[in-house]
Amino acid sequence: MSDAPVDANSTCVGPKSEQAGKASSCEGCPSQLLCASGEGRKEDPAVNQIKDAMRIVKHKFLVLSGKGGVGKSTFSSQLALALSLNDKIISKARQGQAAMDEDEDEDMNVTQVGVLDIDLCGPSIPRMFGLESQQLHQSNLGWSPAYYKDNLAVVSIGFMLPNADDPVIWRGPKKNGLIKQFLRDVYWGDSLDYLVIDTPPGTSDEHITVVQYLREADLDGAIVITTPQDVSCADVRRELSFCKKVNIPVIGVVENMSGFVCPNCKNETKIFKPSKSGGGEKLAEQFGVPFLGRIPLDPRVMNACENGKSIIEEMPDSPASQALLEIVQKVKNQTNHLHQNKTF
Ligand SMILES: Nc1ncnc2c1ncn2[C@@H]1O[C@H](COP(=O)(O)OP(=O)(O)OP(=O)(O)O)[C@@H](O)[C@H]1O
Repeated sequence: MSDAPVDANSTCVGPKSEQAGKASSCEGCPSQLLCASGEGRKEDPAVNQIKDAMRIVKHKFLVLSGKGGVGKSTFSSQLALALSLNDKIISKARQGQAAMDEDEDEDMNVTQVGVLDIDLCGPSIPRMFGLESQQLHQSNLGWSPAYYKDNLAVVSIGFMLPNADDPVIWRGPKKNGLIKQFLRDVYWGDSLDYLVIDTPPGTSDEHITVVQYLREADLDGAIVITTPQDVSCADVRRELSFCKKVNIPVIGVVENMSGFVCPNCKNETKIFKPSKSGGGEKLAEQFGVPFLGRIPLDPRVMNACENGKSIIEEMPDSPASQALLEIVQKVKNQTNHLHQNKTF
């Protein structure tokens, strides 16, 4: 796939179209061969089953990154934790204050959040929530997720492995089969406000499968994570091109590990060589998509994640938490906006 930004009009004609796989906009699309073969026109019953299963989910979005190790799973878990906090905790955190116990207990504006980890070969989500020992259970309603707390449910292949370190060495069809089951057969409860889907780095089988199934099921779009270095930004260009090719809206770009904030003196040091391309913000501008913000590198972020904690609750006054609060608000605004202006 070319690195150059694609024409905004160069969008997917849809797998059911007679032009599928043949239109000029199909050139370079990862699904081109599949669409051209006519497979996409064959009715896959799972598409409608997933559409039905996803009716209870108000907002669903993918978290993408071009490279591994840029903080995609960290962001997915911290975003989900932040979305699950009540308004009182959020408003205190905005003032840099931690909430009191009674704030946490208060049963107000409970937002139901789900996290689906489709990074099948490198599932780190169970660890990010401190849920490594959990398992998925079957019930007559479907697969029951593991619960971080009442309003935050998590599903990952990590809960199905006998040992956390067991490798998953699967070819495409097997991965696709499990993703289909996750999307169709998990019982998330009566309703979910947000489903955050953590993906592997790059654009591979997992991405194509999830997009094919969720495109019909009101997928809000994708959040793309990068670090400031040129090498990460180049890969993110491919992610943004992928979104355009498969016709999914980009909710925005997040730049992670943008400078190091010293926990003692609070001074910020740009530890990565400034990007020639201008980093995430320039990239977002180039593609005409929103830039959601920058999260600095902070060792306390890593500690909080390794202990399955929300940075907003643990260290509300930190620049990383304040940046995340801003980003969460923009994600809420963007997803509401995209829903109101749905074009597909
Ligand atoms: N802003 C940050 N400050 C400090 N540490 C961070 C920050 N963001 C991520 N990290 C740390 O960087 C490491 C990699 O993060 P993470 O596992 O989220 O990356 P990833 O992009 O999901 O990687 P992969 O796709 O390979 O699974 C983790 O140890 C995480 O705690």
